[in-house]
Amino acid sequence: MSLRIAEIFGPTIQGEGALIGEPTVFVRAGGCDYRCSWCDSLHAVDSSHRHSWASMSPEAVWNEVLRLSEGEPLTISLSGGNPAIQDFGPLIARGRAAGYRFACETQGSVARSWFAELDTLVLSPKPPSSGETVDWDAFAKCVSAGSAARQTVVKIVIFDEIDYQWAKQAHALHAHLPLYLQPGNPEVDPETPVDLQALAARLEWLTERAMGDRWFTPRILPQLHVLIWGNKRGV
Ligand SMILES: C[S@@+](CC[C@H](N)C(=O)[O-])C[C@H]1O[C@@H](n2cnc3c(N)ncnc32)[C@H](O)[C@@H]1O
Ligand SMILES: Nc1nc2[nH]cc(C(=O)O)c2c(=O)[nH]1
Ligand code: SF4
Ligand SMILES: [Mg+2]
Repeated sequence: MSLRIAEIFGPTIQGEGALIGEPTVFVRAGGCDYRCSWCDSLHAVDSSHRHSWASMSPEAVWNEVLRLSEGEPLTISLSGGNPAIQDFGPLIARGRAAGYRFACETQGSVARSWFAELDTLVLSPKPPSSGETVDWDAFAKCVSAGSAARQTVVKIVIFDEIDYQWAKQAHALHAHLPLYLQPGNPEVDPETPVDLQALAARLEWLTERAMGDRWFTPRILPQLHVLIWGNKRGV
C-alpha cells in the first residue's frame, strides 16, 4: 500500500486554527475530491501536478518526518489535497508509537476510521464562495468518525457576507464543536506577493462583523504563515 504525497515539510509553525503556533511537520497528500475556486494548495489538487507527487510507503513518509524532526516528537499535520481519500492509518500508528501527535485537515467529505486515532481533527466545510456544495450527511459521518479523537474542531474560511451568514448556519448544525474563522486569501499564486494590508482589512471586516453581531462563538484568526512567508510553498 502506498501513499500519494505532494510534499513533506517542516518543522514550521501551524499557521491556522486551533493549533496555531504549534511546531508541526506537514505531510501534504496529493489528490482532492473538491476544486475550491480559491484553493491555496492547487499543486496538491490538480492532476496537472500529478507528475510532482511521490508514491511513498507509510514507512518512507515516516522516515522523512523522522529526518526533518531529527527524531524529536512533535505534531504531524496531515493535509492536502484531501488526506481522507487515502489510508493514513499505518503512518499514524507508526508515529504515535514513537510519541508523535497527529492532526488532520479535511473538508469533511469522506469519513475514515483512522480519524479516531488523531489528536486533532480539523473539519473545514466549504462556504459558497468556494463553488463547492457541502454534503452534510457525509460531514456528520466525519464528525462521528472523529468522536474518539482527542478534539474535533471546525474551521471555516470567510470571503464575504454570504460566507459569513453561511458559517452561522453551518455552526448551528454542529454547535458543540469549537469554531474557528479565518479570512480568505484571494491571492494564492506563489509567485505573486501577498498584500498584507488587504489581508488585515479582511480580518478587520470579519472581526467587526462578528463583534457587531454579538456573535461571540468563533475564534477569529489570520493565517499566520501567510503573514510571515506570503504564499511561499513548503512553510
Ligand atoms: C489546502 S486545505 C487542505 C485540506 C482540506 N482539503 C481542506 O480544505 O480542509 C487546508 C486549509 O486551507 C484553507 N484554505 C485553502 N485556500 C485558502 C485561501 N485561499 N484562503 C484561506 N484559507 C484557505 C482550507 O479551507 C483548509 O482549511
Ligand atoms: N505553516 C502552515 N500552516 C498551515 N496550516 C494549514 C496549512 C495547509 O495548507 O493545510 C498550512 C501550511 O501549509 N503551512
Ligand atoms: S478541499 Fe481543500 S485542498 Fe481540496 S480544493 Fe478545497 S481547499 Fe483545496
Ligand atoms: Mg495552506
